[in-house]
Amino acid sequence: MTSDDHARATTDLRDIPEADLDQALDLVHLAFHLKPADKTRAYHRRTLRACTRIGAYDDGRLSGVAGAHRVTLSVPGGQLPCAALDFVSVAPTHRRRGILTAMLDELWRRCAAEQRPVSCLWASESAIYGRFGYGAATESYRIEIDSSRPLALRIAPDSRPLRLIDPADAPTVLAPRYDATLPQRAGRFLRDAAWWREHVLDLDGSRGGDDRDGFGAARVVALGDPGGIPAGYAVYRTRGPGENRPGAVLVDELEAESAPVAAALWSYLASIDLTSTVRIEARPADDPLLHLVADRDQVRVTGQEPSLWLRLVDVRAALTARSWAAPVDLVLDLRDPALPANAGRFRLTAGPDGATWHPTTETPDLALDVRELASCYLGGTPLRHFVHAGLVTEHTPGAAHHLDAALATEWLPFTGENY
Ligand SMILES: CC(=O)SCCNC(=O)CCNC(=O)[C@H](O)C(C)(C)COP(=O)(O)OP(=O)(O)OC[C@H]1O[C@@H](n2cnc3c(N)ncnc32)[C@H](O)[C@@H]1OP(=O)(O)O
Repeated sequence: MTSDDHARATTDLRDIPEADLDQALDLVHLAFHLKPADKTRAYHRRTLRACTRIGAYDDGRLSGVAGAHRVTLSVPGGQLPCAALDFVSVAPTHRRRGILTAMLDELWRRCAAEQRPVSCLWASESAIYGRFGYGAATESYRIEIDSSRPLALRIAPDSRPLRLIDPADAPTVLAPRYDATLPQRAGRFLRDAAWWREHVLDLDGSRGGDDRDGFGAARVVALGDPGGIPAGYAVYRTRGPGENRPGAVLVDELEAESAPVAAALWSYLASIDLTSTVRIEARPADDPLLHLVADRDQVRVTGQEPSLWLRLVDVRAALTARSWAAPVDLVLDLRDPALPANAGRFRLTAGPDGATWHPTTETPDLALDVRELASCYLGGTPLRHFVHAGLVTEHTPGAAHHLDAALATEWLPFTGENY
């Protein structure tokens, strides 16, 4: 028996009971090289406790942990129950023996039982999850504004007054504006008050938000009539000038109902005294900011990377749940080695009235992997980019173009925050 065979024989997959939560966290912190402060550990414990928790046990000790938040994800034209994978950790003594593979198989079984057609994650390394059928489905830009001078704009900003909001009140005040973005932007999570407090505002600083690289606690600014739904808002943190570093503003989130409102908020952020740069870690690639500034040199895209990875666990349920921008009628030959129930030849007939996905023996127009379908599902990457990259085969010329027109969305999908 090899050591790998031994590992497989002694690995036992089951729910992690509450009694093992601390052992599970120890393994997570070991795998991620973390030494969290007490309040951050308590936060991790709270969030892992609320997850579906799958443990790989070897002789009664945890050698693998996977958690999945039960979330709802915005998709074009709707929302879907989704298993948001997190805390994935395998002991360094047990790596590369199939423990992650086994935990994912188990997770997808749970997805089927709980009628969650999709699963998502933020990857610690981009090389890990493609083989499991996860495709990068949203992208984000890192942006920096040179605010050593006033932000020059090509449009007139909304002139209504801005007001600072007590972060404790922010979940109630801001939620309607955020919720209004969900039908426009796929790839976003539905939030309850706890999500706002912990993931967005980090009110008690347990995620390190009040000490991130010297930045302070979250500040919230809103525009619009007090008492109504704000026309826009920004959640941001500031850092005064220090030795060898300029004062800076770090923007966590900015939502606006129109370009003039966005212009007013960006101008405000770029005008805060004792700061000369505005950093934004994640913005959509189609952010109007990039166009409404008069001097594009003042606003630089400093990074671009995949954010949310998506897995279509039940392809039929996922495809028939989203809306379609144009009619399409194609036969797809779909590969899905990890979940063979999805694989085969299917006719996709979709349009403004919905979609059907039926098995067929007809000649395929396109042959693709479920990973690429996931990358296109939210309307992010066009399928023809994968044709150009040699990853999708177009048997019928123009088929990818037709599917892209049907999958297209007005706004690109975007996932601003991790969970
Ligand atoms: C959603 C999240 O939580 S992301 C966080 C992921 N976790 C981490 O990064 C923490 C540190 N790393 C780990 O704990 C582990 O190495 C894991 C979880 C990444 C992988 O767990 P393992 O049990 O070793 O994976 P498993 O043995 O099932 O690997 C399956 C396949 O994926 C490949 N693989 C696994 N990890 C990686 C990686 N980091 N990079 C590239 N390939 C990888 C394996 O080589 C294997 O390929 P093969 O089938 O061709 O042989």
